[in-house]
Amino acid sequence: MSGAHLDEWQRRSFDISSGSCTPEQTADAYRAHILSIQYAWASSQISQAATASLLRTYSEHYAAVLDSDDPNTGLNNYAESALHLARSQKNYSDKWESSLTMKSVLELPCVQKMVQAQTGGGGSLVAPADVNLSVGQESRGSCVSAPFTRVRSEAPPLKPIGQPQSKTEVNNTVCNSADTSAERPRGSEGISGNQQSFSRLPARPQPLFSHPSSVLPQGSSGPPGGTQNYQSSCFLNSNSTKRKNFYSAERADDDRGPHRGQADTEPRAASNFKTAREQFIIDQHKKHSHQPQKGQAPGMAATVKKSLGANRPRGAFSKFVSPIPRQEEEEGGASRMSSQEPQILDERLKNFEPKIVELIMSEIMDHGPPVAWDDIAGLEFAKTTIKEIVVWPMLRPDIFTGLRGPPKGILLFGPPGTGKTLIGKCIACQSGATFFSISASSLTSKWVGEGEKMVRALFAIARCHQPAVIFIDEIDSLLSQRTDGEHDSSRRIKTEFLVQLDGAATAAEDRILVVGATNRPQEIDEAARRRLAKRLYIPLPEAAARQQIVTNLMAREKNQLREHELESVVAATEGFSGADMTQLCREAALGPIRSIQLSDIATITADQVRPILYSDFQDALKTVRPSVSSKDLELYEEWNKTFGCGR
Ligand SMILES: Nc1ncnc2c1ncn2[C@@H]1O[C@H](COP(=O)(O)OP(=O)(O)OP(=O)(O)O)[C@@H](O)[C@H]1O
Ligand SMILES: [Mg+2]
Repeated sequence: MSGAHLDEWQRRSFDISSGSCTPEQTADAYRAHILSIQYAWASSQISQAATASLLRTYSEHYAAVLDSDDPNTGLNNYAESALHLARSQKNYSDKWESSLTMKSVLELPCVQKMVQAQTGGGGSLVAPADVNLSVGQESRGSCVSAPFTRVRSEAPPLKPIGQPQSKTEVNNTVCNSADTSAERPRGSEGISGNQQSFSRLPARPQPLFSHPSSVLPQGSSGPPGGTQNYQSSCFLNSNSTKRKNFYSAERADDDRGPHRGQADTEPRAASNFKTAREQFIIDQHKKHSHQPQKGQAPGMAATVKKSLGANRPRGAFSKFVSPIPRQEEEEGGASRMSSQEPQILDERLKNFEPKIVELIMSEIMDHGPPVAWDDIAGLEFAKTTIKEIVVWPMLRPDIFTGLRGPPKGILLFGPPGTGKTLIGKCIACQSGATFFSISASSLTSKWVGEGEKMVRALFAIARCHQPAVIFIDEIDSLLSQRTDGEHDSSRRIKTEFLVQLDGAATAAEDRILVVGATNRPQEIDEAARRRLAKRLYIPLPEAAARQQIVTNLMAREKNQLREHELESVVAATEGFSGADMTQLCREAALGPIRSIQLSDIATITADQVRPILYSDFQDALKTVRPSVSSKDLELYEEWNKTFGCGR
């Protein structure tokens, strides 16, 4: 062994152990060590046992540098790098340029010497059995030689393991394996190449050892302790582009069955035992070579897992992902939000919050089932008046002007269940106007604090959609007498409403009609009462109306109710509201069902259900009672006499 070689070896060892090296330099140095050992062994300069021992030691050192979480001593401490790599972006590792370039290696004097010796048919330049000799004068990558470059372009077909080969061929092939590997994975396929090469060496004892990170066949005569990592350094992939090409080639090579099969099966033949880590690497390699991830070079995932710790649990050095969206995300989100916000086209609505406008448009504008005037039984006076006030002025606004101009507010009052809301729905369908239906209680409760804004917006939108009808059910809760203990928000809503009503009343050109309905007219504020100029009493249905309700409802059902039986029902329902009559009919309709035997209820067809009979009404009358008391009725009639506009 020459003194120069020994010096170089010692210098490197000192550099590594001195702590003055960067992780990249340390890794580089370890790789150089490994390559030197590999080359020395391939050149029969050191014994197999020595090779195995040295390779194991340096492979472990090298893996430790790669895997270290310490940013001062390892390369694998940035979760961010792994993430970047996964996104196919340049990362810390990519920026790192290895000094093992083809040019620098070929220029090394010792390499030059070896090239000359090789081409000149000379023997080895170094004495055998001394591992340090392989290091010689070169600084890195001693496995590379000139023949490598020649062979590269004319790579001979790989021969089966064990086939004899000349010494020259061996030397070429050693590097050829590196060359091949430059287009092959540094995993099993690269190993396959190496294995192929080393298999041509003179017979060597086996097995050597199995390095944890190695998938090299243990029983083969390939380089002992070959690792994925150090092999890659032998491939002269000195920049990221080359490395990527290499990774890409790995996948392509995966499909070359014979080589892969060889690499996979041989170690098992030699030894079935594998460490968990070893097995994991093999599994990962197989998995990812078949499932390349999007935006990632095929076969790369396994390597990434190994060398960059992409799959490691988050530690102190892992990148923190803030739960708070970043600015650009926020901006993106905001733009998405704004794109979802309703577009307000009308200039008059620009001062209103888009959300409120949207709410009114979607929730308050009525989209219920159509109701015809004939669906409302009785109430002829109210219907005629409403047609006069609502329908005709809408149809002929030119005639209904000046004193003939319609009132801006109507109040429908009367006992519960007499059809006030039904009339509101009928107006919505029949007037041809834009219909806004709102429950006063929802104004005061649902939009607490926003109520007056809602009222203002409501009238503004109605002005934009003229002719318009604003129907306010349960208007008493909105316009009840103002009291001292009243909540501020409801007082503000009420005031706003009166202001808007006034505006609607005074602006002659506006065709906005406010229809209020209440069953508690006594509670309505006098100011509001004045503004709802047309106050129509909606009384309990008279006999004719009750008969019409029963007839209308029975027309849709199978029944055998005769004329006189119907009259008897009508006579028996004095004081019933329209809602009570509807409830009576529903109850009677259940009579035929109740007469069915329980055992038949599952199998009986609709046709077999008997028709509704008078007896069913008689039974129903026993349970359905009028909901409006005569005392309450007196109050309504009294109020109607005082404030109503009826006859
Ligand atoms: N005149 C009517 N003609 C036909 N059906 C009626 C009539 N009056 C009431 N009804 C029936 O009663 C149901 C309830 O009517 P509606 O909701 O209009 O009562 P209301 O006067 O608004 O009661 P409330 O004062 O309690 O709100 C209606 O769905 C309808 O089935
Ligand atoms: Mg109602």
